[in-house]
Amino acid sequence: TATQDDARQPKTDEDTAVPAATERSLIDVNPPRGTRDFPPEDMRLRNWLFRNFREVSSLMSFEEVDFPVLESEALFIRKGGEEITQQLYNFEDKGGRRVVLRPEITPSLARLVIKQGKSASLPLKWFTIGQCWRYERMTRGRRREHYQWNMDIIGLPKVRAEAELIHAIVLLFERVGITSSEVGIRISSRKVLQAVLQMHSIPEHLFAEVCVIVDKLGKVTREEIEKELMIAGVSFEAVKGIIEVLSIKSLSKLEEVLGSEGEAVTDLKSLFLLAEHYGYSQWINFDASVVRGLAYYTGVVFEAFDKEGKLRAICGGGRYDRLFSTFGSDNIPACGFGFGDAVILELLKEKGILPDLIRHVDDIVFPLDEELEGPASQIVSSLRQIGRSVDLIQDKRLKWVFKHAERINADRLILVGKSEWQSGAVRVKILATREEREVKVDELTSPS
Ligand SMILES: OCc1cccc(Br)n1
Repeated sequence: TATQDDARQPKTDEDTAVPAATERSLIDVNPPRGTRDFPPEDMRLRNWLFRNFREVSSLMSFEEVDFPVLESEALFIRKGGEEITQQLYNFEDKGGRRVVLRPEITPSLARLVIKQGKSASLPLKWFTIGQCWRYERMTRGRRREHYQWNMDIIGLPKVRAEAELIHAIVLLFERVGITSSEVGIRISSRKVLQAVLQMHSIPEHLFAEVCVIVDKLGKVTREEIEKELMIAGVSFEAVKGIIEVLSIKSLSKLEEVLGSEGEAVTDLKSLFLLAEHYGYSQWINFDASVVRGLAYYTGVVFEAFDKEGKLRAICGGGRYDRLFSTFGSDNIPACGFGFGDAVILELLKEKGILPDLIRHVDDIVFPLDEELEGPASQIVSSLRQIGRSVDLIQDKRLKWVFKHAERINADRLILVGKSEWQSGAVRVKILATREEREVKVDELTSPS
């Protein structure tokens, strides 16, 4: 209960009414098609997710890096017909340069590693969280932008790098409350497909294109896949061989078909053994149908998915041991993953485990009188100096201020009133205990 009635009644609505409607045409207040605004509640959720991305990256001793969203189009021109390069958000800038809003992070990361040359001592463990774009015909009403957490290990040729990356994904899921009964990580290697193509004498140069086609398994009909493979120049027998091998779901069966000596089998057996040592075996399973849709993957590939199969892949990645040489650099083995900001939140929402992210402020300061605005600002400044967050309220009724204090979970409500101020004091209400008392101003900043 306030000791003083609020002497500063804000003007009535009539006094502050907006001028009579004139011929005003409202701008389109929506963001561009396929893009999102992040009002405070959504931004709190995004910051919570990104904080978890960062904390896992830090747990794994990864260094943060960043790149421009705008990149040269040349960085993303690749053969292989990937969806990602057919949906480039590309344009010509005022200098006549062909540029894009980047559709992914990895090529920028490779560019920076090459640019740094010898000054980048390998192996590098880098992460970033960045917005990525695609220009998709809005027929499907899908988003044109999302944020991706990327983790990459550059310079380690062995699958112990992939094992680390998968650990990062598992740690993230555990932090946000997802269990291995709800989400799994499918793992395979493109060396499986490579072995099958070699068995059928399919030329190497078709490898990337075949992978991109086969990645559509489960998204388009099997007949469509077979047709596209045949058009790409894969023989009928090879198509059958590919489809047959891709249906293998156990490493022992794969070993029967491919033998024990090939890199596909030895890599995967090493990876699954490491997984046991990490203690995350319950999260992963071998699935030969996993190829991922990026042309530059060359080895182990993996993707996380909800076991109810309602959503698109939560994250995905793999080894890309030839990307650097395609940029004209000495070759550097590397692997990484991308983890989008949208599907994971859809999953948490669907599971009913989105975090309850409340607002909070340490203090609210409210001058009860216009002539007390100076003293109020003096108090606000001293509180902020010692690191207390303060919401200074102006032009509001006291009733509104009390409600606001509850709404933003303030610890203290500090009312600056004339009579108290004359004796160098203010009224303080402790929201948690409802206790209200007069406090000397210099006591406000003392550790209570
Ligand atoms: O993961 C594919 C992708 C790339 C850029 C933007 C969006 Br939305 N999605």
